Amino acid sequence: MKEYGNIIIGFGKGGKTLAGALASKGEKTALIERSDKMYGGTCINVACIPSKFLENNARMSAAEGGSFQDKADRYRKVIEEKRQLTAELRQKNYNKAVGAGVEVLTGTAAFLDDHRILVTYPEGNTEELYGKRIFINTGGTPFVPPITGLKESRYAYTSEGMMELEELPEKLLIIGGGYIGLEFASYYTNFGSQVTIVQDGEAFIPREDEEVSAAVLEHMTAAGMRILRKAAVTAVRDENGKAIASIKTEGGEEELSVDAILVATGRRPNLAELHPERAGIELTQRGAVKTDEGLRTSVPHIWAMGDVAGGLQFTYISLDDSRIVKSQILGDGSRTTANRGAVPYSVFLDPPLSRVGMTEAEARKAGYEVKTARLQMAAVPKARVLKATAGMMKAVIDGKTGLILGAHLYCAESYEIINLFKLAMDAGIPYTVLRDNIYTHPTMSEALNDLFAAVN
Ligand SMILES: Cc1cc2nc3c(=O)[nH]c(=O)nc-3n(C[C@H](O)[C@H](O)[C@H](O)COP(=O)(O)OP(=O)(O)OC[C@H]3O[C@@H](n4cnc5c(N)ncnc54)[C@H](O)[C@@H]3O)c2cc1C
Ligand SMILES: NC(=O)c1ccc[n+]([C@@H]2O[C@H](COP(=O)([O-])OP(=O)(O)OC[C@H]3O[C@@H](n4cnc5c(N)ncnc54)[C@H](O)[C@@H]3O)[C@@H](O)[C@H]2O)c1
Repeated sequence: MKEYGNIIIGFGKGGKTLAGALASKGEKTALIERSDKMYGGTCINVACIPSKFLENNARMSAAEGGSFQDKADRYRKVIEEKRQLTAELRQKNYNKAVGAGVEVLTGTAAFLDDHRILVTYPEGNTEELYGKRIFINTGGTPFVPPITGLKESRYAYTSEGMMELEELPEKLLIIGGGYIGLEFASYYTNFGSQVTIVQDGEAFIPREDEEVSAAVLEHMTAAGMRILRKAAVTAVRDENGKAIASIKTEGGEEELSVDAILVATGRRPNLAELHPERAGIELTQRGAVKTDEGLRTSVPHIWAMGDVAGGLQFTYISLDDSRIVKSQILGDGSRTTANRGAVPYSVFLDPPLSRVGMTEAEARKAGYEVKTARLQMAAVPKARVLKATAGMMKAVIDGKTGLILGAHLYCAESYEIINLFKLAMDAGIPYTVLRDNIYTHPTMSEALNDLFAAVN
């Protein structure tokens, strides 16, 4: 049986980063990945990078305009270019791991016990490995709700399949109004599809600041997306090259004929083939691997990182998880999930929505003496230059200390500016410093001069 100091299961962001760090220190390290199409993990192959490539190209296509056929031709080319991009990144990731001294094994891993892993290779042969330490980084997998006919429909896709679709759908139905649902609604509207979103809850993006959610809803609706809330797809059937979805809303029932359905109803921890129970690893009630603040599982020599650990599902969280684990194995153990600071995020709509920290309502509920500041983007010179005057910025401030409690940016380039807010919040920099800071001109970040001048 081959023995390793470290076995990492899954080639995700956390896994590959940790594997490289351990191997470059001379530790014998194996990285097991079930598919050669997934070297580098979900993000670069089937998620963030290809979807943001679509996002950027969709906006360019919208600006170019033309007939539906022109748009469909451009879309087909974008899908082809996306494939080239992911193939290049995949190869680069593989080379980087191997170059660092990691042994990459392409097969599916399953626990036999708390130290032994069985790898099943694509040809069907198996191999048993012994790992002194084991790290789980198997990511997430889409949850598909049990809607009659949905799984059987030829026209229903999850995000991965959708990004392989070469024909631009004239009509697209999206089930789920979360990150994936809204992002894809925005991309496909820009590509030229007619998009309908069916969301189960009544409130639109309910975790966001109410004022900002309202601005997003208004803008997406004005851009042509039909957003049905408190609604359900009750059945799907294929008919004459289309999918017919039965939709129930408060107003009644309707049948919608579409060319494609995107199922975007959440992603769950991926433990399907791993058998963590054989190692005595405990799971949470939601089916994620249970960990402590150092990401150690209930078995002390086994850790979990990324989506499988049940935290926020972002690539940079998986990366930060690897820093936390690395800090225990190669460092002083001081970094934990409790001290990684504020976690910002961006939803890549058009314009993008970015957030860090508390909403105004959350801050009030937490007992702060809240001050707020707002700025409409039409007032920002760079927004005029970009012809992107839609949207707003909102900041939530602790009136007693002047510290920033939250920021909610629905505007062009918000995915860049939000990182400034995270830094200021973690460093305890009061809003007045950002208000009086010198920014280059003309930029979107210089809008912070005016945003914070409006604090009341
Ligand atoms: C469409 C979409 C868009 C997204 N956009 C963004 C974005 O813009 N920004 C952002 O930060 N996040 C985004 N995310 C979320 C982000 O992709 C995930 O949070 C991130 O990729 C999770 O990485 P991970 O390290 O947990 O594991 P993953 O990257 O998911 O890697 C897990 C790997 O484990 C392998 N594996 C699973 N089981 C086994 C097994 N038993 N044996 C061997 N190998 C196994 C899998 O094949 C996979 O390669 C997006 C997600 C989706 C679906
Ligand atoms: N920009 C980014 O960082 C980015 C982009 C895409 C995805 N992601 C990550 O991927 C994860 C998964 O995204 P997601 O959009 O699938 O999940 P999500 O949890 O964000 O949203 C799922 C939505 O579907 C709704 N829903 C569930 N079942 C339904 C049903 N039967 N009918 C109608 N609506 C239903 C839920 O109420 C929810 O609003 C996210 O948690 C996010 O962290 C991140």
